[in-house]
Amino acid sequence: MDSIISLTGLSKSFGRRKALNNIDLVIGKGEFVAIFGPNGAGKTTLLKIMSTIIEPTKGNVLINGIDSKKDPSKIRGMIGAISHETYLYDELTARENLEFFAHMYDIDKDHIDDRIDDILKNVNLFQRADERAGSFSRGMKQRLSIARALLHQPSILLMDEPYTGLDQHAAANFERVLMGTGNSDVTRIMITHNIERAFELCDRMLIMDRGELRFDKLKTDIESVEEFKEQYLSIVEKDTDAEGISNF
Ligand SMILES: Nc1ncnc2c1ncn2[C@@H]1O[C@H](COP(=O)(O)OP(=O)(O)OP(=O)(O)O)[C@@H](O)[C@H]1O
Repeated sequence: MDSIISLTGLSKSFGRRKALNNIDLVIGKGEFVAIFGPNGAGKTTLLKIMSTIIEPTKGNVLINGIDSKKDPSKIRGMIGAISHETYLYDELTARENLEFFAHMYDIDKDHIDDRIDDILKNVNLFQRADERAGSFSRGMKQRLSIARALLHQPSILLMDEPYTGLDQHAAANFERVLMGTGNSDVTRIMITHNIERAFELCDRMLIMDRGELRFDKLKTDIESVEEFKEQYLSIVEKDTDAEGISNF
């Protein structure tokens, strides 16, 4: 399998706090990877470095062969990011929000309207397209931000707790959209505390703790979700300061 993301000797410090410590990680094209770990483990920091929002203190990031230090804007064009921050403009309608991002991503003008209609239908917001995003519920905003992230058909999807704010129906719909992206070799990386759902969807499971990658296995090499949960607890329980254990 060709690699699409390659991280070498990656460390990140915020002042004296070490958020990431010497991470090496290679992700293959088309893989669907889940990242778990307690609060403060460094998961979001890792994703932000991959998406070039922040720079590492040490180490190298290659995305599709491009060095993130040399051409971060080219990398941004390949990435769709979903997080608990929706990055939407409240005063614009759903459609206007997507039009704004479509121009930013340089989507072919002749196809913008069709693409926006399709993606709004996909996230069940087509009927609400002309209402202001500011008037949407949290879950609707999250659905619009999923549409924004997928609009330019990115080859890499980085998702930081994408289920935030979604009700059961919207979560199921999100998963349908997410699995639909798999046809086109999209590489997907998802931070979540939802072990059951991730175990169902993903190909590879990572556990981070205190800035280090502590577990990395293909799902086919893990016997069951119960075995994975035991592994998770045996890694994070040793860490008496683990804040995320209550999320488990
Ligand atoms: N901008 C920042 N300034 C200072 N410290 C930061 C900053 N961003 C992250 N950190 C610190 O880096 C460490 C890792 O944070 P990070 O957000 O990556 O953890 P996480 O695993 O995503 O946690 P969570 O599950 O709570 O989202 C934490 O100790 C955090 O306080």
